[in-house]
Amino acid sequence: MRIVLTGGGTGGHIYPALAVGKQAQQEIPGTSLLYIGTTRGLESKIVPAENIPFEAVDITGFKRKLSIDNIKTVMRFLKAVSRSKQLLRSFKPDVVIGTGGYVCGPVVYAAAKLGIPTLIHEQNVVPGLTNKFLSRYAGRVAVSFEASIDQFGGKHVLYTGNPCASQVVQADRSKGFASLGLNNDRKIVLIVGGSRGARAVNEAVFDMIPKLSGLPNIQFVFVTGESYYEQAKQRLPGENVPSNLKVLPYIHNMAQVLAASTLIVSRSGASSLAEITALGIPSILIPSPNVTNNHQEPNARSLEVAGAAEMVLERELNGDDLFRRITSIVTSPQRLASMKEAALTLGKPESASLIVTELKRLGGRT
Ligand SMILES: CC(=O)N[C@H]1[C@@H](OP(=O)(O)OP(=O)(O)OC[C@H]2O[C@@H](n3ccc(=O)[nH]c3=O)[C@H](O)[C@@H]2O)O[C@H](CO)[C@@H](O)[C@@H]1O
Repeated sequence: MRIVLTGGGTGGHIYPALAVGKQAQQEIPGTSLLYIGTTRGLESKIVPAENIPFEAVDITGFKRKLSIDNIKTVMRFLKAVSRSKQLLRSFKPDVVIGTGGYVCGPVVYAAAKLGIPTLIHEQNVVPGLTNKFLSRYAGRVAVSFEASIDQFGGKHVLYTGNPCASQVVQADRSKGFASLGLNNDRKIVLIVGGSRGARAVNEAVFDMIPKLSGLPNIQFVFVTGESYYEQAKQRLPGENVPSNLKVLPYIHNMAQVLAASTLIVSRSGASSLAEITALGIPSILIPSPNVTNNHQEPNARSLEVAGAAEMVLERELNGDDLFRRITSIVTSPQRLASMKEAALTLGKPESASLIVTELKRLGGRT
């Protein structure tokens, strides 16, 4: 089967596409993939590193306010549609899957106009602008939360969960420990501000660093985000880094590291939540207030209500409170166990397979 994957900007749109691609390669021998993204998005780095052929179209997002830039964006969209049609005619996919982010717009639209079967995947409780637009043209809409079904009018919508869930449950936790240079018996508290890092989360971590030596048996792994790493190194000269803290710019083997983690402090991007629930990791979630329609808060709320997570709003976040919350969870086996159980009930590890089954159906393989 020949599959075009498209989606991008942030990891939250890219990793679901890659998870579906990998699942298709496992289930359908001889599957060929082509990823279409932009050169500006994280996909231009992440996808080639996975050895998947990558082509780029030039496109930017629409501004929500009326603006002259939007006229330029329309022109760029039309150009990108014609470039997408060229790429699709030459690759001849059986099916195209879009996982959100504005690059999906021209690619999925072009595919629909060429009569190629299409599926879009929505990761968040509240759908993104591009997916809302594309739902009129796509053959199927796969959603990650049951609560989103009605937002797409119901009829060609399928509740699949987020395919990132399927990748992490196959991960080898001992490789996660080994990659961090740690023994398997360590309790890891992983702190990560989404795929690009988060300034506010980082600040709270800087504030609590002097207290970390109070939990000598806990290993803290602090992922700053690539763009904040240099600054973090300046603020944390070697002698100020406690021995139970590792500071990293980005984690490339996240599935393995997650599988090794006891507790995670995280933004509430949709893919992260799918991974956390599939593995049953207790979490402290700090929704980003800088996203469209504040969509990370409903994402986080869905875990909080189930008892799988504590939610801290960014405006209430500080180092003291964060440290107190981490300590109270990580030192209580009962609390860890009940949060784990609650998280697992929300996980959908079969997600990638459900989507591949649908792709086969759309591509006429079943
Ligand atoms: C700021 C922003 O616009 N965030 C959005 C973005 O999330 P963003 O890309 O930040 O976050 P997600 O949580 O959805 O996905 C992050 C992905 O990156 C991976 N990862 C992260 C850090 C790291 O060091 N290594 C690594 O591999 C995670 O395991 C996960 O698979 O898309 C999501 C899906 O539409 C949305 O829900 C988020 O609101």
